[in-house]
Amino acid sequence: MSSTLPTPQPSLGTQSAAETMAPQDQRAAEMVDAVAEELSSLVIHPEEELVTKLAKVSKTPAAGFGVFATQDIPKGALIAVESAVLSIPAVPDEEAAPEFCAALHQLPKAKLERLQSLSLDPLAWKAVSGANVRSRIWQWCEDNLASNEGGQRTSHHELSKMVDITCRCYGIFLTNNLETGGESGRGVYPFFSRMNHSCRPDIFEFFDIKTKELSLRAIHDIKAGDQIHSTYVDLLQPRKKRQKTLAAWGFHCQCTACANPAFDTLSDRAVELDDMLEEYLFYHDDFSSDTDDDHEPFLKGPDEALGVAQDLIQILKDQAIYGESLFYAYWNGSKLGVEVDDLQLALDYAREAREIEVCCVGTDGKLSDEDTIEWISYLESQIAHGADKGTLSARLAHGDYDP
Ligand SMILES: C[S@@+](CC[C@H](N)C(=O)[O-])C[C@H]1O[C@@H](n2cnc3c(N)ncnc32)[C@H](O)[C@@H]1O
Repeated sequence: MSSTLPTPQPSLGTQSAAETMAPQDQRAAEMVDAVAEELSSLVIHPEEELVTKLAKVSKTPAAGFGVFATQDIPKGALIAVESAVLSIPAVPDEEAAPEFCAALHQLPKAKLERLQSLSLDPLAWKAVSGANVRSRIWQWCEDNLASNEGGQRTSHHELSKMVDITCRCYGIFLTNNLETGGESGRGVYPFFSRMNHSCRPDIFEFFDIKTKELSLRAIHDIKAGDQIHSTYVDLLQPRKKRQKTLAAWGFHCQCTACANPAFDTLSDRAVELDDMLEEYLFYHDDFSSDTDDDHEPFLKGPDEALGVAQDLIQILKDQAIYGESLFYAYWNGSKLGVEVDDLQLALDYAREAREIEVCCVGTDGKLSDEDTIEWISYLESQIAHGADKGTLSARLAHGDYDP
């Protein structure tokens, strides 16, 4: 197997900022260096041990390996930053196996070893050993590896061995890969791959399209020694649906939310509220025009919709669901605050949303396509200038909000 890719360069520059800047900027430069040093202790390279300043990978009693906090981690703290061991572009499912083969057979040895050390879920193994996927992998190997570097034909036995190894690695990829969204496809990230699932996750994972790095941040305070979980599923689903999806990883979730039936009522209600809100926010125009839809809209106007957003915020907090779902509940609440002409409420909710956003993705990232900072300053200026009741919502309805 050839290893033609160069070893990736660390994402943080090795040259010290203080070494390169003018003397009068020395203090600022030292601060930059301090931040770079702090961050470099969080960066995971595939060839290194899986330890950062705040967390490490260890054996769990019943779920293989997991990630544990090595010290108290405050909400919002950056736990790790890492690049992919292996990634493939966004392609239709039937093209994923050949894309994977091409990426795998270019992988440097250290990364290949890291990939092979990760867990292989029995169901993923079953999928890759099935005739369909195996024959695609066989075809790729035959087309690309049928002769060795000296030009001699690879024997059937050797080819079959390569197919076996490739299938096993593909199973590992399927067990551990994360969809990073849009054209960036999906990849396997070494530290993140060791995180077990909980329906009450402790972190938010954020893929930065510019740097191609994945950052993991605490979404609430975590105590030293606690296991750090991510979520493998959308949390705004009833328990049964979540567990059905999780069955693909071959385990039955026993997190606090799944083990305590009292959470089921809250969880079902959160799903209902979210559906009503979604219908109001995204489809209510369809109801006002002539439509064949066979039901009346759930929510009649912005006052009712705001009430639902407020209930949803409360229910998410009662269930200790932080992160993206709570962000959107506040964000929608802020937009509805404007619709009912309560600009102060709109501003308070926008600030809450921003706090969650920073906690999940840092100050430079964004959770939504819209810009929360611009929205906050827009609301602040409208309040400062005593925007007329109704003016702002009318302008927003026409899409001419111009911060
Ligand atoms: C991405 S890996 C997570 C790390 C894995 N435990 C390991 O040892 O590498 C996914 C696999 O971990 C296990 N797993 C994840 N979350 C779990 C949970 N809440 N309970 C039991 N097993 C879990 C399942 O076997 C699953 O297929």
